Amino acid sequence: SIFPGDLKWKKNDLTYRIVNYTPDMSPSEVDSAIQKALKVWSDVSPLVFTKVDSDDADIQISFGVREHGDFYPFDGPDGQLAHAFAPSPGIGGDTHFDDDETFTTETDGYNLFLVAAHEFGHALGLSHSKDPGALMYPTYSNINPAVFRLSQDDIDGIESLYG
Ligand SMILES: O=C1CC=C(NS(=O)(=O)c2ccc(-c3ccccc3)cc2)CC1=O
Ligand SMILES: [Ca+2]
Ligand SMILES: [Zn+2]
Ligand SMILES: [Zn+2]
Repeated sequence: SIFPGDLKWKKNDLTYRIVNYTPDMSPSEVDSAIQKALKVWSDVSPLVFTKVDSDDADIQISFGVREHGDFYPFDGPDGQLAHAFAPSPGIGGDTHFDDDETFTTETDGYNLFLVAAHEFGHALGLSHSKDPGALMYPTYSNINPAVFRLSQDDIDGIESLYG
């Protein structure tokens, strides 16, 4: 993640906004993948996520390619898939997906739910795990999202930040 550190949100009630949509999936599929990915973390913490359409949302979620408005341009197909900013006012928490990738609801391409769940870990203040079975492990593996579950390492991480 960008600015990995021990930053954390000073509140449990967080808002998110989906700024735009990838053409790879239907808007409702994107909405549910994002909602499911946030639920992964709210299920094991006191965090509550509310979807809003205002531009002062804590977590702004967008799809872009190459230069997309921050100092971390994407790199075309493959390579970087997405990035998220650690908690802080402003760009903190914002999560960007590289739309030169193909995001899917299945295991072909990159599963949006899995990539989003990983990135939201960073948006909440988590850094990478050494546990290969952890969601926060640095490399993507197309686990069947239907059988996905957080590792104890992920749960310990979020609990250490938000109790
Ligand atoms: O912390 C970083 C730095 C490098 C990144 N590379 S990436 O965009 O190719 C990426 C790699 C793995 C994942 C991932 C890991 C585990 C489960 C799901 C996705 C997400 C994005 C993205 C990222 O989150
Ligand atoms: Ca890329
Ligand atoms: Zn970005
Ligand atoms: Zn990561």
